[in-house]
Amino acid sequence: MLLEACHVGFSYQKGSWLFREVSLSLGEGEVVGLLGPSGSGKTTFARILAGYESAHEGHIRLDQRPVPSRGPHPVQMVFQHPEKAVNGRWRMKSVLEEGGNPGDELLDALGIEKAWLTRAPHELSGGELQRFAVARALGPDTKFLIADEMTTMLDAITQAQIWQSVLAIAEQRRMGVLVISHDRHLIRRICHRVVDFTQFTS
Ligand SMILES: Nc1ncnc2c1ncn2[C@@H]1O[C@H](COP(=O)(O)OP(=O)(O)OP(=O)(O)O)[C@@H](O)[C@H]1O
Repeated sequence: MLLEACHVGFSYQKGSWLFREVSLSLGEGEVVGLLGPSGSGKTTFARILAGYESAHEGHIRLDQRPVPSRGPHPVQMVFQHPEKAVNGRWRMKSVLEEGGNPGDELLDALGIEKAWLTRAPHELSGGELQRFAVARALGPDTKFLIADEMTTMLDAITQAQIWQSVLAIAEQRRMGVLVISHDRHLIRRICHRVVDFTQFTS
């Protein structure tokens, strides 16, 4: 499966493009880094790939066809702040079920302990909560994962553990991963290739 952005442009303000002519592809099992200064539009572009926003010019293609608008989206995102991405009143079991029903194997692979399932989000550490956000994003229909500063807020050990799990799962499922990060060391270590977003901004 191939995810492609073809000549994508977007603006929040009429007459002022945030970025234009973004063309990039993400193949099966590929890990691609996206680097660029703060405010250049990386998150906005990721939201377009994941179907939260529409491109103002150009388009997104999945195997050369429009991305299906019904059913679970094949491109899922994990954000920097998991606490903003989960309903604070739900127990973690319900949070997980939003993304389908992840099997025990996935929970084990991400180091999610059974005892955490009955807790509320505020009863978990940032790293524990981020593991749930990852598990939720890795439903059975997910073909591509966008990690938008996924481990920026976490300590080095937790960061390494989460990436090790995610990369192993991605490899096993032949999933493509787009890694958005300001951490050049992380990008250099885990990505097969790197795209510099500044080439698409003016
Ligand atoms: N909903 C919105 N309405 C108006 N402007 C927005 C909106 N969301 C983001 N922006 C602006 O668009 C620009 C790009 O934001 P975006 O979050 O996509 O950049 P980024 O490259 O991901 O930044 P960072 O590396 O800091 O996360 C910023 O100047 C931001 O203030």
